[in-house]
Amino acid sequence: MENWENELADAGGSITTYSAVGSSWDDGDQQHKNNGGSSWNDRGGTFGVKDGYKGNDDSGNFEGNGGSSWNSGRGGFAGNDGSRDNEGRSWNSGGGGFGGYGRGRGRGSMGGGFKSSENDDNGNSEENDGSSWNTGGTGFRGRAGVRGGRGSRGGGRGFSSFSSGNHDDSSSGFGGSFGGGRGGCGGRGGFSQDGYEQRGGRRGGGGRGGGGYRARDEEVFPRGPSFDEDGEKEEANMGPKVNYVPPPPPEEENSIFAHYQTGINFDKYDEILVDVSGSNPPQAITTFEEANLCETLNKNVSKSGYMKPTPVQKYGIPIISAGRDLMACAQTGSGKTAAFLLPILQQLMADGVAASRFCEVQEPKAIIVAPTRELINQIYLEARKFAFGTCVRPVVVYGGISTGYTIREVMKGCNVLCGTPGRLLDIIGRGKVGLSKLQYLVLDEADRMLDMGFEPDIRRLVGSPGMPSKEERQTLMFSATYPEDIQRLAADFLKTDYLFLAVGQVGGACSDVEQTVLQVTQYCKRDQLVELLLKTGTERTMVFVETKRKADFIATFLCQEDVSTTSIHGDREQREREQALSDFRSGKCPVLVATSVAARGLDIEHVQHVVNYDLPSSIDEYVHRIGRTGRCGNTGKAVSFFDPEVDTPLARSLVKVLSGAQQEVPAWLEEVAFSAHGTSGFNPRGKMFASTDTRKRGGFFQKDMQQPAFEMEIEGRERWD
Ligand SMILES: Nc1ncnc2c1ncn2[C@@H]1O[C@H](COP(=O)(O)OP(=O)(O)OP(=O)(O)O)[C@@H](O)[C@H]1O
Repeated sequence: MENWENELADAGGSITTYSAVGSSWDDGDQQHKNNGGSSWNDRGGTFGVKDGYKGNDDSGNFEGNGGSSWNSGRGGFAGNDGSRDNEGRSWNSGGGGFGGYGRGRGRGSMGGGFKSSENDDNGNSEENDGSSWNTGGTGFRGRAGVRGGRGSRGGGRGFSSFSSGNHDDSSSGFGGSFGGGRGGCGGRGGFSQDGYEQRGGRRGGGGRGGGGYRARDEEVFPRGPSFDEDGEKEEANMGPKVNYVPPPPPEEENSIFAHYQTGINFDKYDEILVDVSGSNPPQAITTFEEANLCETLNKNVSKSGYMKPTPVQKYGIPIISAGRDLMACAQTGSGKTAAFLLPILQQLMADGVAASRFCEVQEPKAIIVAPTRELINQIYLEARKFAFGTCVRPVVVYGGISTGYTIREVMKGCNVLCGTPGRLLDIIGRGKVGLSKLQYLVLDEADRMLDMGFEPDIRRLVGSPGMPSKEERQTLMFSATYPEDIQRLAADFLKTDYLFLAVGQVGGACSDVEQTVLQVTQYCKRDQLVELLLKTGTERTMVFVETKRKADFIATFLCQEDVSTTSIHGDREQREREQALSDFRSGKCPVLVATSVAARGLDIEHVQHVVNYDLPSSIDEYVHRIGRTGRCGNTGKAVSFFDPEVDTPLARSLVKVLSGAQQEVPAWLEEVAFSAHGTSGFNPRGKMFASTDTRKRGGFFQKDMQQPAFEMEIEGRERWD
């Protein structure tokens, strides 16, 4: 029995929001229960995201409430019996309802109660986590349950904002929670927009109506609709405007060109098999000199510590320079960013492009899109580094920071616009950015950008007024993973003669990462983690969990165990996210607990370990997560906790990835994988991954014919699921 009535102190000083007041957990039977309507965050009886510890547990059973006060004394959070929020699943599946949430008109939901979505195939717990409030259409609709209703204090729109997996501004998401007045929400405003509810309500967004919390230092957003980086649309006039202005990027040359050393396996990149498919691919280069970069670019390349190109650069640079569309796949940490930045910047330099602040509408030549704020910011910094000393001006736009600031930055001159989809659409919609001069559209983490979470936004982007057609622009896609269905979809955005570049096995894990899979039960994960971290000491470690609440919980727990830890997830304010990354980068907090928001693209020096405390729901996500270590020829280690109760659907894909990266496959895992086949017969979570350019095959069956029996079954089953 473990009681969490104590204050969960901010042990490391870096996690300022972790404090549990009054929440009580009964750990004895591993069914952490919210005791009889006890107040989760009692400090004022209303929603206090900052004050309330985001209660959860690591058993996956009934994971708290994200800091909001579910029941501050009224109504009663009824029926948590059997509720289970592991991986975003039903909050109250056992019946009963969320009786009397808040006050006012909320009524208990019927029957199935808050049945949330399943995780999506991509394991996007960020979305899942937040979307869990009204998805399958079971229970919790409109009026029932959570509709805050007029005048309900705190039950209104903001609640929905939070619940809907708000990715834009956690502050704005929660902001509404405080609003009295008309918030309301749930229902239509929040969850049915654009018909996305069938995807698990990811698109929630704010509800309708006025009211809304106005924080001390925030203004109410004057217009809309706006979008956040994860493609979530928010209603106008709803949320508070975020006025966070990030620290300026470094100005000193040393900081701009700071880089880490390539590792002992860097030269082994040359041994990786490369396959370019499509007609008339240009000759690969072997040195940067052959890339014919202008002098300044060449200098910047060498100041960055790049002595020779990686395979994706050797092949990618000439393809892009030749004006071809490209879908490129190369393992994590192998230099994809420079592969697209260098040829684009070279062309802009050759065209004599120069930024001008004297234009009412900025017309960038290139737009680069990535799925998360931190990643797009990183790409922007890379672009800024390579463009150093030139007249080309990259600008970055993403959610969570002041829109006014963003616009001012854009209006200073913008040749290369880096952005998350939501903010890009927003800024284009405001008429500040024109697209008629666009030459390059780059989708980094392209498979993510085209999965169902982002695809509508990407379609909106390419359909924006003035956007050159795919015949008139050059479209470039990069990722380490490309599920076959996404490859097919991607073809919609590319010219028919696009080239497909595969460095190594498409979707394969980086072989410089030593992968270990440990069979565990949920209940021993915490102990296992502590044991592991005792061994890793101060070496930088990223610990991935499936939900935002669990990220808070584990981070707090580790702090209590005297492990300097910080966390990053979509419910943290942008300034907190940036602080967390900065503390992790600097080593102040050598452990970073993260959701999948940090799985892709982040390039952080000295990350020696990745721990999958929870395995992700898709194998691609696994590949990206473990790719935070073992970058650029350095070695790294990944340890994954495999709980057969939950992770069995991933077993077969995991076996495939392990063997593809020449890793030892534990016998028990093989057994689980095979028996999973015999029992469940499908792999809903282990989305299939392609082994090459899908155009090479007539279809899945044809591919299956060429594969060993084991793989055939994986692909076949996954395909049909
Ligand atoms: N030719 C090179 N020589 C030395 N270092 C390089 C070279 N190319 C890239 N790097 C460095 O390697 C690291 C990884 O590069 P990058 O972030 O572009 O990888 P990536 O392939 O995009 O990874 P991910 O799939 O995780 O997004 C960066 O620190 C980058 O500066």
